Formats: sequence, C-alpha cells, structure tokens
Amino acid sequence: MSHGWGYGPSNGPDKWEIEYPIANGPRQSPIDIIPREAQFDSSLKALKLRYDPSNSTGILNNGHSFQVDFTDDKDSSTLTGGPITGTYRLRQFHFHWGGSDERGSEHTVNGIKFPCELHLVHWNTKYPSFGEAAPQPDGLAVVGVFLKIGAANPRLQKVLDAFEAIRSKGKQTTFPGFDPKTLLPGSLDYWTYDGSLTTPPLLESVTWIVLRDPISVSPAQMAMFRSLMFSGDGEAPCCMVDNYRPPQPLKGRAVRASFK
Ligand SMILES: O=C(O)Cc1ccc(OCc2ccccc2)cc1
Ligand SMILES: [Zn+2]
Repeated sequence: MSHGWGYGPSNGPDKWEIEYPIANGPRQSPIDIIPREAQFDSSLKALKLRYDPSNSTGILNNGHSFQVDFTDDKDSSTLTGGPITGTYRLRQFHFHWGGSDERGSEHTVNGIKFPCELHLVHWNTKYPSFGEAAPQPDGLAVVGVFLKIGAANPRLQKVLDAFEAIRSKGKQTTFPGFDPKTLLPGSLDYWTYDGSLTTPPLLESVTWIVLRDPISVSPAQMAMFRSLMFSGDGEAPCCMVDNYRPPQPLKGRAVRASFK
C-alpha cells in the first residue's frame, strides 16, 4: 500500500524530497515575504478576477485539504491582468491551516504566520487543460489570501457549513452557486513571485499572487477547519491540522509589489 505524502512525522514536508527531488529546486513555494525587500513595480497591472458562481460544482475532502471545484471548460471564471499575460481559468480553491491560531499559513510576512491561507488555483488557457498546464513554467497562477483571527466571516461560513458532508478523506458533495469573490479582501494589492505547487508534485509552474490584506476568520470558525479529518472512514481518526509547508529558500528570486 503506497505510503503517500502527507504532513505527519514520517511523510511530511521534510520527507517529500525523497520521492520529489524538485523539493530542493530553484523556485519552490511557499516563501517568507519581507515587504521592505519587495520591489514596487509600477508596470504591474491591477488584478482582474471575474468569477461566475454558476461554475462552482462540488466540495471534496482530498485527504490533504478540502477543495471547491469549478467547471473550467469556458472563460467564465478567470484571472487576467496582474503579473500575468493572457487568461487563466479558475480550477479550484482550497486552504491550509494550523492546529492552533498561531500557525497554519504557508506564506509568512516578516516571519509572521497566519492561522490559515486560501489558495485560488488558475491555469493558463494557452494550454488545452489544467493537466497540460500544470507542468509548464507559466502554467498556473495561484492567488493566496491570508486569514486573520477576528470577527466571524459570514461568507466563509457558507463553505464551513458544508463540512458535515465531507468530514473524512474521499467524501464529497455538491456545492453549487458559490462566488469566490466573496472571500477576497477589499484591496487586491499584492506581492508576486515565481514559485511552485506547495504540495507534491511540487511542480515549478506557479506565478504566485499573494494579497497583502487578510480576510477575517473567528476562533470558532478555525475550530471548524480542525474538525475535518485527514483519515478516511474506518481508518484511525486523524484531525486535519497543520497541512502547511513551511517557507522555502528564495534562491535569489525577486518578490515584486503592486503597491508602494
Ligand atoms: O495551492 C497550492 O497548494 C499549490 C497547488 C495547486 C494546485 C494543485 O493541484 C493538484 C495537482 C496539480 C498538478 C498535478 C497533480 C495535482 C496542487 C497544489
Ligand atoms: Zn495550496
């Protein structure tokens, strides 16, 4: 039975290099973002995120996180502008979080961890599909949004309310009519750099677009994230927590800012 990667002591981020040597590659993610070392780039365009709620289809516990999937057979939910050229289509969004409020995000800012981080995954339509785009250096663009402890987030609650149907690995249910724009902060100011998937296969194909401003999440809502299970029904129960990869070496990469 394949051991499979995960976030535990025997299969976690420090072990991924064994099966995925690119883990030590030149453009790995996440990274620690140091704002005063980011270069303001006046040529960076504003992010344009146009999402059609009718494209949301389902929500799935994939054993590493949960994801909300979107139909991506048309240019109806897209990312344009920002640091990218052309049109990228929304494929799915998912989160990474910690076992307590002082950790959980993948990217950090001046070494500070947030309790949770949202990733909106888009693929470059110059390629015929997500699968063909995923290995290409300009194949994917992921928008990262930090979650910060504060007031309960009613828009996020719509996602959390689906959890009872996807408690354990492999469970999924329909999730129609959800607008991911409701999970974005008021400002779309961002940092951007060339990076990778933050989970195996760790492909170095992601243009990262990390929003400066967080959205809110309450402690009770964070507890709901932690009520999901890495484990499947009939397996030894294991709470889905700390499903984040720590920051990786920058290796000379530039981090650009869309704002002063
Ligand atoms: O947002 C992230 O964590 C990066 C990331 C983005 C997309 C993603 O999709 C799964 C996947 C992508 C390519 C090949 C196999 C599986 C997996 C990770
Ligand atoms: Zn992610």
